[in-house]
Amino acid sequence: MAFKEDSPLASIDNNLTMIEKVEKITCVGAGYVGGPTSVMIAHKCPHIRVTVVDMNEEKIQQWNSEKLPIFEPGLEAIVKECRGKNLFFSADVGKSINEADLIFISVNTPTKMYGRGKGMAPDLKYVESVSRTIAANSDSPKIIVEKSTVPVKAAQSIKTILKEAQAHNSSLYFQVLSNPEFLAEGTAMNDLANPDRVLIGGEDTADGHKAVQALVDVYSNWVPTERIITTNTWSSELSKLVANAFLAQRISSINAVSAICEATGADVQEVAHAVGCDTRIGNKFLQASVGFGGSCFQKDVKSLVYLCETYNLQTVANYFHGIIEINDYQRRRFSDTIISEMFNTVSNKKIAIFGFAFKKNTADTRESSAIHVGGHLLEEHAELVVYDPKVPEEVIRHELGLVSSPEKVSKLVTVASDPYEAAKDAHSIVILTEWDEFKTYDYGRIFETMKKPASIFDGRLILDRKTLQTAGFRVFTIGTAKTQSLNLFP
Ligand SMILES: NC(=O)C1=CN([C@@H]2O[C@H](COP(=O)(O)OP(=O)(O)OC[C@H]3O[C@@H](n4cnc5c(N)ncnc54)[C@H](O)[C@@H]3O)[C@@H](O)[C@H]2O)C=CC1
Ligand SMILES: O=C(O)[C@H]1O[C@H](OP(=O)(O)OP(=O)(O)OC[C@H]2O[C@@H](n3ccc(=O)[nH]c3=O)[C@H](O)[C@@H]2O)[C@H](O)[C@@H](O)[C@@H]1O
Repeated sequence: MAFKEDSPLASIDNNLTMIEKVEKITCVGAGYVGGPTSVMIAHKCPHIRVTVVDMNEEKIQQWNSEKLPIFEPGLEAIVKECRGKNLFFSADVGKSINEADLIFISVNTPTKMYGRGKGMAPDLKYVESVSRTIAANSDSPKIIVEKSTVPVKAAQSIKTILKEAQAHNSSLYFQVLSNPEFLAEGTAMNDLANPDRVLIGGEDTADGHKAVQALVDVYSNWVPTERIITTNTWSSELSKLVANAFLAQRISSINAVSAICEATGADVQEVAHAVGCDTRIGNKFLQASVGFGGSCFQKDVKSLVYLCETYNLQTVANYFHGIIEINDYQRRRFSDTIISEMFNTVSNKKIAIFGFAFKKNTADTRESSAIHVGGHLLEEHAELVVYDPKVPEEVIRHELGLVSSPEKVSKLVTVASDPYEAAKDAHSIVILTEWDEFKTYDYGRIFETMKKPASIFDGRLILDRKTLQTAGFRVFTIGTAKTQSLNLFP
């Protein structure tokens, strides 16, 4: 185990023995991370009793029902296998906290929308609230694991709150670890079963090492030890923000290149392939798109920018902020292309939106580019007919209502349950999520039912341009020259 000399957290003197073997785990937060992570631990560690708790009782009821609150390929089968044996979902947060040897804090850390750091800093009120709930409900020593994505030094705040409880109750003893999660939605179960790495940060003291080892032992049930990295707490916290910034940066880089391709006649997929073949660069995360979405890339890059600003590293902050600027630019650029290629007006024109989730194989719409592009088109009074195989109608209406207005949404937005129905009488189709089923449709049949000239705007580069052109479509894709431009007001 490689620890740096400096201990990042002041050790708490206590004669109690540190937990060395974990038998009961409680995960606070039954969301996209807490749910699947706990399910995987229960599946791989039948000797550990795992309880997932949440203050949202309805969510807990769903976890205990036939219809789980999140869609994730492979999740349902494992839940059915483990639930009621060594996997439990409960709304009794306090009781489950007290029973546990190890507690994951896996609550949301959204961008703060008020006060200091508004629009940039992560809101840590949920993490703090869990820390206080742990302090108020514990009677025995515990390892507390920060699973939520947090800024560097968040563990210090958790520790300070717990230390206060410890000072008033001699049966308490806490060690705080950082164990960020790297799973991606849509592939969560596979990512959890075969992670590139598991990262655990802890304090450089004898008890800190013991706590780290106890968590290493949990993961070692299925993760090869060479893939379990241990660091100091601050390196672990920072690595999570940096990993997301690097991933988002690659997407913004290729999206910036897509703008050059459209201007010059180069093809972004050919460029991505040629560049990605260099093993130093690698070919993953070079798929040009209408911009990245999801609950984390934007929030975590902003969190990193805010952290840099807090430490007066303004040039570094500006560098990372460019990732967000390019993402916003890409979404707006795509909407502008739709409007200009539809003869500079989309007012009262029916546009079929294929895909509303932020990526395929998930029903999650948080920060989905579809919300932003949809919002831009509603500003121009377009009539949207949205089809997504997984996202419920009320979610689509709610999200679009936030970027335009509920009145506009009820007047201009229809949600279709069938893609052929969605495209009927539309002037254009806009692809915003890369669902595999979009590649399988009979576009010849779809074309026949649309208003002419009929256009397709492929924001995900998933459709075959030649097939569509043969069917009669005008085709516009990200990162290829606009050969059919009819822009009247350039
Ligand atoms: N969604 C993702 O794919 C990934 C998310 N993360 C990070 O994991 C953390 C959690 O993210 P998600 O699971 O997506 O969030 P989520 O919003 O899906 O779930 C968080 C849950 O925490 C519950 N909660 C909040 N405060 C609570 C409290 N005081 N007591 C009990 N329950 C409470 C909420 O009711 C909610 O169900 C975030 O920090 C996120 O950045 C990290 C890797 C991947
Ligand atoms: O911290 C998190 O929340 C997670 O964020 C991302 O996972 P996720 O957002 O679920 O999904 P990604 O596959 O990373 O996709 C994010 C967005 O980027 C887009 N994307 C991805 C890859 C690409 O080449 N191009 C591209 O536009 C996707 O369509 C999607 O909108 C990271 O991949 C995870 O490692 C991380 O744990």
